[in-house]
Amino acid sequence: MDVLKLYRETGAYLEGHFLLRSGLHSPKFLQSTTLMQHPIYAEAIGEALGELFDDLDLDFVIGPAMGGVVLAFVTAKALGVRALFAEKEGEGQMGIREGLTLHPGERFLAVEDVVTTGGSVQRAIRAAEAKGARCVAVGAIIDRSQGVDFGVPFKVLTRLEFPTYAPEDCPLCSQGVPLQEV
Ligand SMILES: O=P(O)(O)OC[C@H]1O[C@H](OP(=O)(O)OP(=O)(O)O)[C@H](O)[C@@H]1O
Ligand SMILES: O=C(O)c1cc(=O)[nH]c(=O)[nH]1
Ligand SMILES: [Mg+2]
Repeated sequence: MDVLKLYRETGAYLEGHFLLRSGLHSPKFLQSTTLMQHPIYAEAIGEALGELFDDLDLDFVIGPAMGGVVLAFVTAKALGVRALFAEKEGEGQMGIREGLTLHPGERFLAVEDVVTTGGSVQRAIRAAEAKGARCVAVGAIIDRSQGVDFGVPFKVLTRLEFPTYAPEDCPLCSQGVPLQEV
């Protein structure tokens, strides 16, 4: 599956000067919400991601909101397991809302639309592990990180080398290009 083509064709591949979740800056941004609003593409992505993990004995898939909600759903549907999500809960934390059931000892796959530092998916993993479940693998549509280690297998549909800059070293800031918060 040519994932980048899908981002491009749906208008989800953005170029400019962006503030990322981690505080880093980048000239590239993949707006997964724009792509995932198309159920036919979302479902195809869930099936492709699910295939990478169909040898695991999973109880559920979880993703960090918002980007991970639809992705967890379509991947879980492809794998025939439950779909959960973790929500932002104040600075640097995520939690699992009342009503989403999760039992100690359950095995889960954590999914993320785009991994830059891996911080967001890591927070979702911690939220589920705090309730006694165990992360056995991590999956993503796009890995644009410099390399992250989750301590479990990490499989993705596409790896991309996109530049990221600390704000103080950002050439786009030096050129006066307006920073976009997306
Ligand atoms: O690997 P990281 O450095 O954590 O960055 C990637 C995260 O940033 C985006 O989420 P964001 O919270 O910005 O938006 P969302 O609520 O639409 O998911 C994206 O969906 C990833 O979750
Ligand atoms: O690092 C991020 O925040 C990020 C990068 C990206 O390409 N897309 C996205 O949704 N978030
Ligand atoms: Mg997100």
